Amino acid sequence: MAGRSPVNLSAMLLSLSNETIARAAFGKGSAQQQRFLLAMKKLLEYLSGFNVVDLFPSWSFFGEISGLRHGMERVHLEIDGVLNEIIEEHEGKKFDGDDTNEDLVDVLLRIKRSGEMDLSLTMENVKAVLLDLFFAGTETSSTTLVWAMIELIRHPQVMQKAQLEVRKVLNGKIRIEEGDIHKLLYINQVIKETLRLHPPVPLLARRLCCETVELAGYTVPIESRVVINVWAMTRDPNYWEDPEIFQPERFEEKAIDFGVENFEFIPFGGGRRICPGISCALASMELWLAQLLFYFDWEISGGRSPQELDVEEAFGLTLTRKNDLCLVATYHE
Ligand code: HEM
Repeated sequence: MAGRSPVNLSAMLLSLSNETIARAAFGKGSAQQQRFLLAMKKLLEYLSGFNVVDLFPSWSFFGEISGLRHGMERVHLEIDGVLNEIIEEHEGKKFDGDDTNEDLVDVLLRIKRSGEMDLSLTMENVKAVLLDLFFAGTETSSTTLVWAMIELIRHPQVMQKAQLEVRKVLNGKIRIEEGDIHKLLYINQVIKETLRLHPPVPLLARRLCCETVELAGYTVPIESRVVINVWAMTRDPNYWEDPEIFQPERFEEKAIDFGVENFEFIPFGGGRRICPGISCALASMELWLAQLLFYFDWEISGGRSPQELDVEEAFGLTLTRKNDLCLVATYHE
């Protein structure tokens, strides 16, 4: 990775995030993992692309003639086939009462077999949980880290402070361990500030209003579909001082309990559908960012100034940067 030519950080971080979730879901060395990730990539391309039928539902014939529907069905069959093979691989595994090496598929199959839940788990449920995890847990984390690196490059004094922190905490060690992560207070603030300015899920999944309510002088009738605009809330000057400025120190004094209090800051959503992956997401992002900052110094290629790094957004499944982020890494001795 080190050297003077730029590395595509967007691609690398997405691949890291995919591999991490795949390892947790399928275990180490699943033969089908790469096939699954490839098929998911194709599916995400279909889902995040522009589809005219979303705007004009009565034009459903367009999906047929454009080949979109056929393409999506093909990918769906491919994913279903790979998942069947992965599940088959797992069904033959033996644990001898030791469940410490179980991956998510093992756990779901164990619950399914035991019938210990009030609702019985079907094979379709198992596959749906796995897909849900990949949709929700991969691009969200990698996108956040890409934005964090962009903001760090654009704010060299923040980059310097974060690098100093991790290098000081490691104090001569060459590998970051789990215990070190809790000491990286500033890196934690950098991630929170990134989530504030660049929430990867800017609009939460729609909620259906259960009863008519009066809110800020408006009547929201029962059964209205309500969209929560996280992006606007995290830039609201009523709650944030200088909201457009990237300033991790604002979280120094502000303890955040995601989705329970601090409703001005809900990048992980809230209520019953709150993100169940918060701890996993924060721990992974802190570790990955700490590693990027500990081992390497970063700069833009071509001698451009940090302010020239564009922050143009593209909206797909998450709010990503429009262009891939490519930076030059220099190994830090
Ligand atoms: C920066 C990282 C992440 C962000 C910002 C994020 C954000 C969100 C948001 C906003 C929701 C919807 C909540 C709502 O509507 O109230 C959600 C749901 C979810 N997230 Fe995350 N997430 C992240 C990482 C992860 C990770 C790493 C995992 C898994 C390990 C994960 C698993 C899920 C799942 C399973 C759902 C539920 C979907 C459902 O209700 O069907 N997320 N996430």
